[in-house]
Amino acid sequence: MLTMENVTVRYPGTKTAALSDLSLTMNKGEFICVLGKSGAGKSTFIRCINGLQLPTEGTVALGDRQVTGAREEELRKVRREVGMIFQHFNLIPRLSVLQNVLTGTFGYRPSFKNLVGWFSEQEVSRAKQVICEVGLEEMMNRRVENLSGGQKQRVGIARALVQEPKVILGDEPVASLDPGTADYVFTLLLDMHKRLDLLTIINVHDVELAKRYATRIIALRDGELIFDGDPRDFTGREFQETYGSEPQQGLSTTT
Ligand SMILES: Nc1ncnc2c1ncn2[C@@H]1O[C@H](COP(=O)(O)OP(=O)(O)OP(=O)(O)O)[C@@H](O)[C@H]1O
Repeated sequence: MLTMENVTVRYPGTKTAALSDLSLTMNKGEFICVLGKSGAGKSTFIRCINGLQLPTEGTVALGDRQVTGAREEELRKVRREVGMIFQHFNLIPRLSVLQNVLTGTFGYRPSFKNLVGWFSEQEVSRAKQVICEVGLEEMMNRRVENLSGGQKQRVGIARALVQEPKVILGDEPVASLDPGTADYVFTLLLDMHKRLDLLTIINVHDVELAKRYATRIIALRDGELIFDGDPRDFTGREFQETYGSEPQQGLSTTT
């Protein structure tokens, strides 16, 4: 469904590649966690998928749509199929939960409608439905600046889901949350993932979370793919190869 072929990314003015010759196929139904230490290339990997970053070499395709080399119109169609969730939520603090979720429909509306801030009844009712699905029905009209981090991320998830994506991308979506809330948000993501039969790809620093929830782990080191497989096979040795150190005590890096 999502294919990367020989993808290399070199940022201008840098000697080493941020991603080196990556070839992967990722399919509907997979819940993929991308691991790697800081600077390994995880964000670059995610950004290549929705066309925010163009590979220096290689191609990315979503189904039969080319992401690399796509014109503006085609790229808009790709982005409509890809919902994005961010570490710092990227919400508009002074707007309500409902208004923030409605901004997720921007990807597929003509721009003049975006400007005048007009939403159809159908769009509003769809937004309300996803807000209920993430358990925020009581907070529909509350400004997001007054929500907790976990609640904000639930708004972020609702905003991604309102566009009815095929793929969910998360760039460190739980890195700003405490462990309990991070776990809750992962459970919610997994629940949506299963119910909507999505392809979900998430960058995460927490190996425990990845092993608990992922169906597949991809590990990067210095832009190279060093592990791609079953989370149960990501053990102490793979941890060391990925992070260059032993797992901390208590980390269950064995099955
Ligand atoms: N815009 C840029 N210009 C130049 N170099 C960049 C740029 N963005 C990222 N890099 C470099 O590319 C490499 C990969 O960065 P990337 O952000 O993809 O890593 P990451 O694994 O997501 O890191 P982190 O976990 O810290 O977010 C790093 O060496 C980084 O310094």
